[in-house]
Amino acid sequence: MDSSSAKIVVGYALTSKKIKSFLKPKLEVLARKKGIIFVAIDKSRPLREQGPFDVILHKITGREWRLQLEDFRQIYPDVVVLDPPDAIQHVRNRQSMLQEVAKLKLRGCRGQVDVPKQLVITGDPATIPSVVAKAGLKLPLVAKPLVVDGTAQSHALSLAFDELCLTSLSPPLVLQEFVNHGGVLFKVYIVGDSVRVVRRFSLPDVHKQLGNGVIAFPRVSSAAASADDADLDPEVAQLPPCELLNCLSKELRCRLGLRLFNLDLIREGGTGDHYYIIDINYFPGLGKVPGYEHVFTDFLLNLAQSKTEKPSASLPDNPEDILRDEPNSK
Ligand SMILES: Nc1ncnc2c1ncn2[C@@H]1O[C@H](COP(=O)(O)OP(=O)(O)OP(=O)(O)O)[C@@H](O)[C@H]1O
Ligand SMILES: O=P(O)(O)O[C@H]1[C@H](O)[C@H](O)[C@H](OP(=O)(O)O)[C@@H](OP(=O)(O)O)[C@@H]1O
Ligand SMILES: [Mg+2]
Ligand SMILES: [Mg+2]
Repeated sequence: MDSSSAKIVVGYALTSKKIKSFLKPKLEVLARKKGIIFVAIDKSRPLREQGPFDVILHKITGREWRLQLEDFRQIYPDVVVLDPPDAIQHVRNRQSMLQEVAKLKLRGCRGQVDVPKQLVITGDPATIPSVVAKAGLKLPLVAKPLVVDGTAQSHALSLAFDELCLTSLSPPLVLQEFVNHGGVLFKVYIVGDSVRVVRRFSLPDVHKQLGNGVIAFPRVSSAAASADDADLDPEVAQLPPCELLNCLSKELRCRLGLRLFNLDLIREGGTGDHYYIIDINYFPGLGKVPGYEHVFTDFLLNLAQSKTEKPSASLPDNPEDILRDEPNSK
């Protein structure tokens, strides 16, 4: 099938690493069966000379690319850009990414969702202890680079266990209170109006000062290894309630203006119904989610359908289908 006979032509501008992890053969094969083809955008040529595309799927930053996208949208106003660069920019800063969470009104949903207390530090590291004390942040604190730009550096996190060591940190960063959560984190993947939940291993609880100073830690939760089959305390492993995830994803999709993102959700103390969102990621590692190829191709078909039904593809507001990763659902 070529572009002329396809139902949906998706132009993609992704790094080679992302292409390898996302555009797997099982996605492309299923997509073709559904009349969807993926066409690589040649980033060395003007975008306006390529296409036409029904959808542009991208995870490229930079002013030049934004200008190319804007120019293309002038020529093809009906193209769906997944997702709009301004909305992506909003979640590539660890302060602005969580601001919308603080405004959530989860009416009638079981559970409470907050953001850990956090502070943006941009000034002289020597002033950090007094700034933290003044803000009343409780140790230990997770230190995270303020800007998320896809580099390993922007994922270089550390745990600070005492005030004094804070002066060794390198602003600009966010200091976020560490919340004990039973060592399990829920990755809530939102693809249009579908929500997929997986459990991941997380940092262990901190009951006493494990050590003084600042301890850097590796990327614990973005490994593909899901914790779904691990021998976990059932209460800690219990997935958040469906209706909470429904409300959360629907409201955040509208507030963030994104259709392709995930939330890192932790449950305070590992049990109960008080949750914290500690991170939001645009176009995350969907390829790690079992069955993602079905979710993503259905999402693209929904997009195409909503384009024909409405003048411009707005965010779908029909109820989400929660696809849950129950261990026995595999
Ligand atoms: N406030 C917190 N309380 C408890 N644990 C935390 C907190 N913030 C981060 N963590 C732990 O550190 C891990 C990485 O944090 P975070 O997700 O913010 O970093 P990231 O670089 O954006 O990671 P990725 O984008 O790969 O998900 C989390 O998965 C969790 O295990
Ligand atoms: O386990 P997940 O899917 O959350 O891991 C994601 C991670 O959350 C970030 O979205 C990464 O993107 P950057 O923040 O730009 O580094 C993803 O990397 P990518 O190469 O897949 O885009 C991780 O998969
Ligand atoms: Mg994260
Ligand atoms: Mg992240």
